[in-house]
Amino acid sequence: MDKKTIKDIEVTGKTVLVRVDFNVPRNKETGEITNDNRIVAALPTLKYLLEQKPKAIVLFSHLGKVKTEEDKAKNDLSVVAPRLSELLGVDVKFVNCTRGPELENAVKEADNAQVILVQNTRYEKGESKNDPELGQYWASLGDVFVEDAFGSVHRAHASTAGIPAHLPSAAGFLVEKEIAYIGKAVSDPERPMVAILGGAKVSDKILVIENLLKIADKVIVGGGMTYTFMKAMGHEIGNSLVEDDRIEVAKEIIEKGGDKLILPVDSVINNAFAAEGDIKVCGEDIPEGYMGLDIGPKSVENIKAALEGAKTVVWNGPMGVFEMEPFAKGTIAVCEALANLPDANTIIGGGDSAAAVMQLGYADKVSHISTGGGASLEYMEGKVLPGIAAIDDK
Ligand SMILES: Nc1ncnc2c1ncn2[C@@H]1O[C@H](COP(=O)(O)OP(=O)(O)O)[C@@H](O)[C@H]1O
Ligand SMILES: O=C(OP(=O)(O)O)[C@H](O)COP(=O)(O)O
Repeated sequence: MDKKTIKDIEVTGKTVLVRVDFNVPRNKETGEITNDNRIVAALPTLKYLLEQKPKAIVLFSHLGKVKTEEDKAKNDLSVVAPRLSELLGVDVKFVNCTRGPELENAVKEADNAQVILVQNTRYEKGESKNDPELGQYWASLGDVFVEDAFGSVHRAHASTAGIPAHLPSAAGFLVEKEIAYIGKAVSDPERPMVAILGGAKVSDKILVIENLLKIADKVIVGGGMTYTFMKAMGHEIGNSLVEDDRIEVAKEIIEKGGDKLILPVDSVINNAFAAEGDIKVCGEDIPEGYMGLDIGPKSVENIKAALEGAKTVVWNGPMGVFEMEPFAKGTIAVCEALANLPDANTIIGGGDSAAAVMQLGYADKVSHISTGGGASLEYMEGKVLPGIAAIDDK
């Protein structure tokens, strides 16, 4: 990497600001962390920093999408502090605000490598807009900046790109590792190469498909992404997840993709977003009052056939709402199909996709589990990632 890494900077006695990605999957009802992979993935950097004896380590992360007061309550980052403390083996001081005297005093008074976790960066409206004042304010709290939030480096936000504009900055071990692995895997991939896209972040990730069609030999679509395509083709989609302002993009992708693009032909549907109800399989048209929550059995067969003989597979986004058992079959089928490709380089990316593969017991059957979904896809597309671009050159 042509960027400075954590070993290139002096941190002893300093206040080190670290952007981590602790946007962890949680139980929708209880809020409990269901997969701590992203916290575990940050440990090498944090342990290294502790050994260097800085004055303080101040951690910044977002959690979920925050637009309303209700979103704030649902995405309180304090849930991460005890788990981080347990994994890191040191006290973690959680600061329940994102600016002001409480935060400033906590940083000022910190000593002896005290670890401080700041409340969800998205509590600040300026975070996602990369408000220059906010980046400058957060930067004023520290001496150096370490970028280790690989899952968020595709975001030009105040905590990922704003802070490093004002401080000496370096990549952490996670960012370094992810960039090295993914870069190598896609620079000259063994073919056939298949990309699988699913999940719920339709508006973002649908934009990636056009470029993936240029890189991959086949692109498989599933999960919540399905229904924007179905609607674009004129099918009924009931109450399924849809991004109406991406219908035109979907139409273009269908036209350009031709035989390379593999779309579901059936779905597992329910009359509620729940594990119980009137669950059944239907074809391309979904009846009113129902929503598609998993790909159906015919789609699974098509996907298995498309994956046969693949040498490189990149997968982001579960095929259905795998967190609910009746809608996990599509995701399990893809896990199994990848497990049956022992010679292929199989790369899984994204917080929920990683959780799915781990929860379903396939973690040791794939080549690489990346902490970033959107980030790894954009890196594969060859895009400049703002969180990486902001790090000082070597
Ligand atoms: N058909 C669907 N309708 C609604 N949500 C879906 C559907 N299929 C998958 N999902 C949801 O997508 C979420 C993951 O989406 P996303 O954040 O894009 O993936 P990742 O975190 O792996 O990048 C999962 O929580 C899953 O329940
Ligand atoms: O979960 C994340 O991305 P991912 O779902 O693409 O892996 C990152 O934490 C970025 O979150 P965001 O997509 O809300 O900016």
